Amino acid sequence: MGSGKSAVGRRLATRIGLPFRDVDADVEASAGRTIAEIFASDGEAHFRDLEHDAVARALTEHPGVLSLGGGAVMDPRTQSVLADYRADGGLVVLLDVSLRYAMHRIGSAASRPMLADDPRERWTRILAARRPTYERVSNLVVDTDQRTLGAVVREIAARLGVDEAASPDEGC
Ligand SMILES: Nc1ncnc2c1ncn2[C@@H]1O[C@H](COP(=O)(O)OP(=O)(O)OP(=O)(O)O)[C@@H](O)[C@H]1O
Ligand SMILES: O=C(O)C1=C[C@@H](O)[C@@H](O)[C@H](O)C1
Ligand SMILES: [Mg+2]
Repeated sequence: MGSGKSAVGRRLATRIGLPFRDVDADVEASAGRTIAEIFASDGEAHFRDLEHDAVARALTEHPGVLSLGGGAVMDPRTQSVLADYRADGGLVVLLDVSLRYAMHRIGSAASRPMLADDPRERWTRILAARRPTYERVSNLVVDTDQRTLGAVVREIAARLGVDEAASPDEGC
């Protein structure tokens, strides 16, 4: 949370000329409720089911950049569809961020139920538990601390082999 998945994903998609999709937004659109409302009324397990369905659907029908929710890859079914995606040549990017930068970017944790009560403590504990899985499911790790959105996007675009000359800097 706060690594820049949504912001980087959107800019990367613009840069490489492909559509962008965000799993958190897909879940909210199909449920007609915010993530915070889904957690409050139906609980995390129900949210995780909706989230897995949204990832699986997007990976089959969406041809561009996909931003996953921060906990999506903890579902073994999602790990499996991502393994297939990588085996087909897909790039799965882990955006790395430290607590300090994440807290600065997140600002209010009101819309992030996983961080309720004590965002710093929760974020640290969640990341420690998830980190091995994040590393296992990704095939590119990009450090985002002290780097602009533009710099992060450029590193991923370079890995994708996007021609710098054909993709003018977005000035970020
Ligand atoms: N490298 C960066 N430099 C400066 N600001 C950044 C950077 N990456 C992200 N941000 C900003 O931090 C905020 C949070 O980013 P974003 O919403 O993309 O995070 P996220 O990983 O999608 O979080 P979540 O898991 O909660 O969906 C946004 O305002 C975004 O513009
Ligand atoms: O890290 C998490 O578990 C979450 C991250 C967000 O992207 C949302 O998917 C939701 O708030 C849960
Ligand atoms: Mg996001």
